[in-house]
Amino acid sequence: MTKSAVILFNLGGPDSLDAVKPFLFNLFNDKAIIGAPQPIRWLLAKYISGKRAPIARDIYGQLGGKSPLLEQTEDQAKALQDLLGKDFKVIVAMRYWHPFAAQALAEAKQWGAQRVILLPLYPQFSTTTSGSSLKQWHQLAGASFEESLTVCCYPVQPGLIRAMAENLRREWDKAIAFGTPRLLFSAHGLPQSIIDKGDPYQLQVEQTAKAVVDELGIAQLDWAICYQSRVGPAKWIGPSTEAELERASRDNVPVVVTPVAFVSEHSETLVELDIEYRHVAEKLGIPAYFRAPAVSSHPEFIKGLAELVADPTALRGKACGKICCQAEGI
Ligand SMILES: C=CC1=C(C)c2cc3[nH]c(cc4nc(cc5[nH]c(cc1n2)c(C)c5CCC(=O)O)C(CCC(=O)O)=C4C)c(C)c3C=C
Ligand SMILES: [Fe+2]
Ligand SMILES: [Fe+2]
Repeated sequence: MTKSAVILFNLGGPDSLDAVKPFLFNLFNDKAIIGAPQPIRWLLAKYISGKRAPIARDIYGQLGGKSPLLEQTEDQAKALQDLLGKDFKVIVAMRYWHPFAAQALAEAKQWGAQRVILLPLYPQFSTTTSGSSLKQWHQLAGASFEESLTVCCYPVQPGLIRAMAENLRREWDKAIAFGTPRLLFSAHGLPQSIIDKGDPYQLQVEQTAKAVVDELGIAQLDWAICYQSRVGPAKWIGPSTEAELERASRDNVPVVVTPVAFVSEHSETLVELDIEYRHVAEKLGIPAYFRAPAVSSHPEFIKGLAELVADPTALRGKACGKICCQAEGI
């Protein structure tokens, strides 16, 4: 049997408060995030990471001084490994903090992988996330393996959709006691300029939300998509999650917020959604605020990932109009 390494890509997060600034530097020094040529990008990254570090340290301080993202991703890796069995080895590769892709590559080689399956833990493709991780992997790995297959995106993968719908349904059932709830699909935002260059992320976020709504099958469901986590002064895609909370306040409806582009719990869910936006909702007098958990290691989601590993190209071009499938190196 062919030995296959499954590389799970994610963003990475600081493992201590001292790691916050270098983690942010790595993020802002990525050409996929700031397109300027070197050495301008390096200087910008130094400046922006220095300015952002105190804010980010405060965020990670509220999480006990580190990001839970790696632990969560390792749990997902273990659950997937258990489903796949001994002919597969699931390895985590983070983009901006340890374990980096170089370490994952060394592990895959040491295990004797003949084939690699590249599986970003981002259901929707963006050049800033999956695109950046895949590009770096190809630069590092070259032709190290006999075969390399990429799952570029899976915005409507049935296991993902079922897991999201199930998590949402539980919160919806609680919220209904406060009126007719509005579902808010809150996705990480992106600068408008990146979408204007053809990034399929926003389109795929819309596909995920629509598929979850269909799966829920609630008559006359009130739902909307919004975007959180804006960084910097440039124009980002909208509406913002704050703007949607203001609209819910005006309409006097309870809200159920769900992450739609994050598949694990971390600063953007545990601090931004659970603390900051909850506080905004309370101040605005919204009747009730519920938050559906991320899919994390939900068995349906992990089963969905295993299906993608079994047939990595099954969804190619179906959801993304081939934009991400044709991205460099895929
Ligand atoms: C300024 C540029 C950023 C872009 C573009 C961006 C896109 C993007 N990010 C995620 C997922 C995650 N981002 C996370 C943290 C995070 N993201 C940015 C900036 C951009 N992200 C920063 C500066 C940070 C650090 C935290 C902060 O300072 O607010 C995380 C969480 C990491 C953790 O907590 O461990 C995730 C996950 C997506 C999906 C995305 C575009 C599609
Ligand atoms: Fe794709
Ligand atoms: Fe981000």
